[in-house]
Amino acid sequence: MSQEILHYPQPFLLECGKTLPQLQITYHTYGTYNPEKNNVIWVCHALTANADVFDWWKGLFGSGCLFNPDDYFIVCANILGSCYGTTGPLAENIATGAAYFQLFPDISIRDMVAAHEILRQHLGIFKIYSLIGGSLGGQQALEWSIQYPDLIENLLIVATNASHSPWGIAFNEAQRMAIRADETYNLNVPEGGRKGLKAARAVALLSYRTYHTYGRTQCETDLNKTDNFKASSYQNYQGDKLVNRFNAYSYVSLSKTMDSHNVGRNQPSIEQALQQIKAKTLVIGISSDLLFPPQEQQYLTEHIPGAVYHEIDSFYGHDGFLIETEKLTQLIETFLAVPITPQLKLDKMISQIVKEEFYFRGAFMSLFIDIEFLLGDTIATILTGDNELKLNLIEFVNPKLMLEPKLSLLHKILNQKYFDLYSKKYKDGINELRKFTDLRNSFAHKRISIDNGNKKLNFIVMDNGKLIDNSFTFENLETKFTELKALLTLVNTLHDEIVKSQTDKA
Ligand SMILES: CC(=O)SCCNC(=O)CCNC(=O)[C@H](O)C(C)(C)COP(=O)(O)OP(=O)(O)OC[C@H]1O[C@@H](n2cnc3c(N)ncnc32)[C@H](O)[C@@H]1OP(=O)(O)O
Ligand SMILES: N[C@@H](CCO)C(=O)O
Repeated sequence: MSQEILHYPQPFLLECGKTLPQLQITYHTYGTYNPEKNNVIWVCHALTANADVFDWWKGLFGSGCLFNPDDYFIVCANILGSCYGTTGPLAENIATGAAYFQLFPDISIRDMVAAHEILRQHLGIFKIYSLIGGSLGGQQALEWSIQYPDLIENLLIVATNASHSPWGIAFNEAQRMAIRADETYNLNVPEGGRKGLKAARAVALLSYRTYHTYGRTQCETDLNKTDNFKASSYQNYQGDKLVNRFNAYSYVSLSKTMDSHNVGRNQPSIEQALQQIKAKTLVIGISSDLLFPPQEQQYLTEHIPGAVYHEIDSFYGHDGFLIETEKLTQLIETFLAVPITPQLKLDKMISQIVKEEFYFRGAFMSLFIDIEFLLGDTIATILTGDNELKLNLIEFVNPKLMLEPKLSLLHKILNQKYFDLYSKKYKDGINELRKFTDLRNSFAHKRISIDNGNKKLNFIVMDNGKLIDNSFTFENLETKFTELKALLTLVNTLHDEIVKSQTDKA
């Protein structure tokens, strides 16, 4: 690991029109480039973290973890406006010779991305294999992927959104009100606003955790207690903990960048901004997130071409994105193992790519998305022989992406009965499928090998004991179609069973 500081001695123009006369960026790197220089993982951190991702995202980052320094060159930069070594409100304002404090100009997520860009160029990085960020980190990752669509191969975003919600802004404003109510904030000294910051963190905690998290960790056993509750002590403790490592001026500045985050700013629309993303995208929501609720990530998934959505069933609320590292590892590892190019996802109905390996696990919704991957590739393989047509159905799950032509192609491939079953489910069913999220993680996965003599395909297929429990060997095209149809029937049967069990439960 190495911590470095990049001094950028030139004026840095901010989105607000003001300029910082120079910039300092503190960053950490771990590991080294591989010879092809295609192993870069770039981490965008959230509100109060720092560049030492191995410290705050343990379990996902570190030796022996998915993102480890033996395999990857990992970069994480402290964000603009923060207080861990990158230019922020406590930096010297050359005009006054003192720190900026409240005079620090308004910054934005786009300014943070511009600072990341300066560092990227300094490091000579031409391709980011995976760009990852949660919360405010995800907001940066999204903006970066929109502005530089060819730079990023995989975009991994967790508990984030396309534009900050009124609810989120209101939470932030309540926190800033607490800070401004502390008169010492106006003293413009490094310790200014500490009491306000403490209260702000306590408010923020309410949006990072849930009723149930407090219920489990702060529950009282003494029936006769009337004061000095654990929950009160917890709020105070957490407030102090932040005050001891952060400052009120950075906090206000960064919380405002979250408020103004909107990928649609100066774009035709939010949707069109998201459609510019070319990276293969994994969007992860946290089921109990009150601050960035899963519907915000579902919205992202609907508008980022080919994006795949998974929801982590977590008890921890928004901060689950920092805590659920085992589940994140599983989802990300699985996702990265599926070699789909952005080109394919975006607009290629006829794919030139035949993939070798697919992994399936996770939510019921993902089952269907993943089955699409399976079928897409299976069909592509089937048609690789005499017929040069290669069809991939990955985009099939996204009705916006040329569904009709795909349906018509599929129609030619499958007989009427299966076509009807299939098309109905995907024409009408995407949102419906999303209701079954509570079935996530109820499926194990299983490896399946398909060998048609010319090509061997290995799959790991969802397996709840019903779906698929044997290996196929395809002798010829006809057998393949038979098996494919059988698979569709199984998928449909499973779907119906789950719908029924949901209806029974309701
Ligand atoms: C320089 C640096 O410090 S690096 C920056 C570190 N932080 C970040 O990067 C931001 C991202 N990380 C986080 O936000 C957090 O660390 C999280 C979300 C991952 C975990 O949050 P935590 O606060 O560790 O967990 P949790 O909410 O369970 O609180 C546990 C803490 O509260 C204390 N606590 C729990 N109940 C009470 C109570 N009733 N009264 C007082 N203290 C309590 C625990 O003793 C524990 O203290 P510790 O942090 O000193 O070990
Ligand atoms: N706990 C995180 C939450 C912000 O999303 C932080 O302090 O950075």
